[in-house]
Amino acid sequence: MKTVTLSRLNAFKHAQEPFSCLTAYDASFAQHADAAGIDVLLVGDSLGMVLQGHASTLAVTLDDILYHTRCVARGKQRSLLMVDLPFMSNADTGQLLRDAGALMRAGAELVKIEGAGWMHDDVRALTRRGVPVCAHLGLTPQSVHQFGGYKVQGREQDDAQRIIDDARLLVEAGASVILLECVPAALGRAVRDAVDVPVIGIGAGPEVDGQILVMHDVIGVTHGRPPRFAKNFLAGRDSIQAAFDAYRDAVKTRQFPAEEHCF
Ligand SMILES: Nc1nc(=O)c2c([nH]1)NC[C@@H]1CN(c3ccc(C(=O)N[C@@H](CCC(=O)O)C(=O)O)cc3)CN21
Ligand SMILES: CC(C)C(=O)C(=O)O
Ligand SMILES: [Mg+2]
Repeated sequence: MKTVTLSRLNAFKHAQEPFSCLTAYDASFAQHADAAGIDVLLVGDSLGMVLQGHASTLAVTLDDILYHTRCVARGKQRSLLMVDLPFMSNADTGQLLRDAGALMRAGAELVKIEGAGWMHDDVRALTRRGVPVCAHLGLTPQSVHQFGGYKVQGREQDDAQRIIDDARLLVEAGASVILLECVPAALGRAVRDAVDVPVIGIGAGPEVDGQILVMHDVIGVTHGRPPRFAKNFLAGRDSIQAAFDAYRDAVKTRQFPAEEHCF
């Protein structure tokens, strides 16, 4: 199977063919997700919650992310490897560039950064130096204490408009992908239509270009209550491979997300 590149994700957007993404934290699961035809693997800072047992992603360090990136990079073959910049990597531009450099050397092909329109200079600094960027908007879990919990974002008209404007601004600054988390489905569609780069959604409704979920939610081993937008694809199936295959198929055929997974 062909290697997944950014231009392939763009082609999916323009062909209106949804693509699938999944978090991965080690070589074995990465290999299974890759074999299932998952297009993008994310070494997410969600590892602080699903692997380490924290209540948020804030405790995750650059070294934690580097370790898991190296593990996943060894397991995957064709999927595009996206990696989260951890909390406070963007304390200043020097730190951001050094952290992103370390992630790229560990095997990242695209780095994801949480924030909003204010980070356009950071996005520009990275992209000018050859680091492709995914800008994560909407519910950005590194800001959980500012939000006061993991809450749906962009419900009010002005908040929704700000998210659309931020997406446009960050694409102008060089972002190659937008990731939109936990927003009303109508806002997912509006962002998809507002920018000419792929928009990946998680809890952002069916009308975005790609879908992503946390692997532990997909196989039903999350400790605590999984988010409303998640689905256990291992239920009624007999292997991890079958669950990953079913997730990919459900995204490709637009059976996932269904009404009950949307806001
Ligand atoms: N297992 C897991 N799945 C995830 O999707 C995930 C993580 N962990 N850790 C990092 C972030 C945190 N995320 C979360 C966590 C909880 C909700 C949640 O419970 N949201 C409420 C919405 C409440 C409202 O209506 O405002 C929900 O009911 O889904 C959402 C995103 C997404 N990410
Ligand atoms: C929830 C996804 C998008 C993420 O950022 C993560 O897994 O860390
Ligand atoms: Mg993350």
